[in-house]
Amino acid sequence: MAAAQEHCEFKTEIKKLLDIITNSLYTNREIFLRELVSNASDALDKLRFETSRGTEVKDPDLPLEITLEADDNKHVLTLKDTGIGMSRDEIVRFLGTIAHSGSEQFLENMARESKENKDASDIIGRFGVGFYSVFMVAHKVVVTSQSYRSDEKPVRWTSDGLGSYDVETLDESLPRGTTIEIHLKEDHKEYATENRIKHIIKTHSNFISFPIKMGEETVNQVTALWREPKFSVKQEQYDEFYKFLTYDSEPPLETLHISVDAPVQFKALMFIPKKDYDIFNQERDKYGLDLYVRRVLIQKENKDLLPQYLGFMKGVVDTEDLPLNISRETLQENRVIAKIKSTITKQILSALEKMAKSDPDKYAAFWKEHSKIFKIGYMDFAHKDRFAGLLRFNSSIHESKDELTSLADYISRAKEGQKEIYYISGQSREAVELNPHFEIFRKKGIEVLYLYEPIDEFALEAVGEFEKFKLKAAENADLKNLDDFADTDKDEKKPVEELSKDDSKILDRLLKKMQDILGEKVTEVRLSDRLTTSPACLVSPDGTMSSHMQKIMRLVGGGAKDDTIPPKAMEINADHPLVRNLIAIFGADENDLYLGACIEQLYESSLLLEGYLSDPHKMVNRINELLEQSSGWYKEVKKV
Ligand SMILES: Nc1ncnc2c1ncn2[C@@H]1O[C@H](COP(=O)(O)OP(=O)(O)OP(=O)(O)O)[C@@H](O)[C@H]1O
Repeated sequence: MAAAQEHCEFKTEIKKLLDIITNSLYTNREIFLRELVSNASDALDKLRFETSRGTEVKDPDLPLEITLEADDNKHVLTLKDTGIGMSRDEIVRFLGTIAHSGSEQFLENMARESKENKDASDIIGRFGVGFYSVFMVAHKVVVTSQSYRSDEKPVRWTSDGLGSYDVETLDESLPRGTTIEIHLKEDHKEYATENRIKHIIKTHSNFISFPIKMGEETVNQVTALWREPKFSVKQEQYDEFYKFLTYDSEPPLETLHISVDAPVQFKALMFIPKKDYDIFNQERDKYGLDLYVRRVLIQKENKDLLPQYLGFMKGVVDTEDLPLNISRETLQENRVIAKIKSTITKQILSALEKMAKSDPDKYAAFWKEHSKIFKIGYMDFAHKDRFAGLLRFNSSIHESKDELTSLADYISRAKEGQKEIYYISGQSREAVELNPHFEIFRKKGIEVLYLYEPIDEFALEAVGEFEKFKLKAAENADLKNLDDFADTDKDEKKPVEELSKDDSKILDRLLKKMQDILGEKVTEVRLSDRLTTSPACLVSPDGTMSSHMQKIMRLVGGGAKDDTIPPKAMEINADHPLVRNLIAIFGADENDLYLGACIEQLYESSLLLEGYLSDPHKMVNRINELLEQSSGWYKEVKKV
C-alpha cells in the first residue's frame, strides 16, 4: 500500500537541463548507463566507507554489487545496487534539485559554449550529466530506494522527465539499495538487449570496483589494476583504465605505475593526459588523485596527494598505511599523506626528466599542453633545481616561435666567460625582437630566452640561478659583463661617423636639455652602450624588477588602479640618425620648439614599448602635429 503520495514540479534549472538533454542531437546516448553505473558505484563506495568506520547499516550481509536486467519484450532495463540508498527527503533533494556538481557544471558549460556557438554534444560525453542523462533514452523512470539507515522507509520516485515527478513512501519492506527501472523510448529499445548492455559496460564501466552482474555473469573486470604487478599489465589495459577514469577518448601521453614500500606503503597508477582538458579555463580546482585505503575509495580528486603544479596528472593512489575510518577532514594534516605526496612528487619529476631525455618530442608535446600549470612549480623550493631543469623556452637561437630550449642547453651554448642566462619578456617573438634591450645581445651574438607568459618571469625570478648561472632580465644586465664579448653582428650598416668634438659637447648639453624637458619623469638621461638600431630606451635603476614584472605586480596588486610609472633612466643612442639631426637642430637653436616635441615623443615611444603608456591621446596628437610638419617639409623638398 502506498502512502503520502506527492506530485512535484522540477525546479526551473532542471527543466532547462532536461530540455537540453532530451532535445539534443547527441548520438552517443549509451553514456546514460555509464552515469547510472557510476552513481551506483558511488553509492556502494559510500556504504563501504560507512561500514568500515563502524556505522550500523541495514542488511549488513548483502553483497556489494550492481545487477542489470534487460527485458527485451517490455523494453525495460533495470539497474539495481546494494549501496547507501536514499530516504524520501534525500531522493527529493538529490533527484529534484540541482545541487550536485555534474549537472550544474554542465549547464554552465552549455551556457558558455552556446555563446561561442559550439556544438554542445561533446560536453555531454565528456562531463556526463549525471542521473538525468537517462531521459535521453527513457520515457519513464522509476527509482525505488531503501536507505542504509534502518529507520527510513523505502521510497519510490517516478518521472517522465518532462516537467514533474511523483514521490511516495512505501509501506512494504525492501532490502537496502536503489533500483532504477528504465522504460525505454521506442527509438532506443536496443538498450534492453543483453549484448548491447554488456558491450556498453565493457566500454565505459569495465573498471568499476564492484561486480556488475547480468544473470550469473560478472560483466566487468573488477580487479584493481593498480594493485597488479607492473609486468603483468599491458599498455592496452592501462589505456582502457585511463579512459574509464577520465572519460578521455584518447589514450594517455604517459603512464606511471608505481609501488612503494618505504617510507610509506602505497601503490599509484597515474597518467599524463595528451590534452589539457581545461578547455573552459575554469578554476584549477578540479585536480587531484583518487585516494583508496586498501581498495576502499576514501576520496575522489584528493588534492593533498599532489602539489598543484602537477595537477595535470590523473590517477589513483591506494595505501595500506592509513586507517579505513580516517576522516576526510583530517587528511590534509596527515603525516602519511604528506609522505605519499612527497614521494609521488619526486617520482613524477623523475618521469618527466626521463621523458625529456629519452623522447624530447614527447616532452615537447607534454610542454605544449601542460606547461601552463607546471610553471606554478616555481613555488616548490624543495625541488627548485629539478623544476628549473624541466623548464623550456623559445630563444633567440631559434628560427620560429615553436622551438624550445632548456636552461642546460642554453648554458652549453653560452660564450666563454658568460655567467648569466638572459631573458626578455614580450607578447610575441616579434615584440621581443623589437625590444631595444635586445639590440646589444643581437650585436654580440649572445643568446636570449624569449618569455611569452606572465608566469615565466616569476618562475625565473624564483629560480634565481641554474648551475651557477644567474638568471637575468636583459634590461637589467650589467653591460660591463658583456664588454668582453666581441661584436658578431656582421651585417652592420655602414659605420657611423664619429662625432666631432664640438658635436660631442653639443650632445652633452642636449642630454641636459632632455633632462630638463622630461623633469621628474626620468631619473637621468644618459648615453647608451646597448642600442644599435633604436634611438632611445628606458632602463630600470639597478636591482629593481624588469618592466614586465613591474607591470604584472601592478596587475596582481589588486585594488586601486596604479597608473604611476616607476622612474627610469632614459638612454640615448648617439649614433642614431634622429639623434644626429637633433644635435644639429639644438646646435643651431637651443630653444627650438620642434626639439621639445621630439624629445617628449622619444620618451613616450619608449614608454609605449615598455608597456607603460596608458593614455595615448596626447601622444597621437603630437605625432599628428609632427607628421603635419614633416609632410609640409617633404612637400617642399619634393617640390610637389
Ligand atoms: N544509485 C544511487 N544510490 C544512492 N544515491 C544516488 C544514486 N543515484 C543518484 N544518487 C544521488 O543523487 C545525486 C544526484 O545524482 P547525479 O548523477 O544527478 O549527480 P552526481 O552523481 O552527484 O554528479 P556527477 O554526475 O557529477 O557525478 C547523487 O549525488 C546521489 O546523492
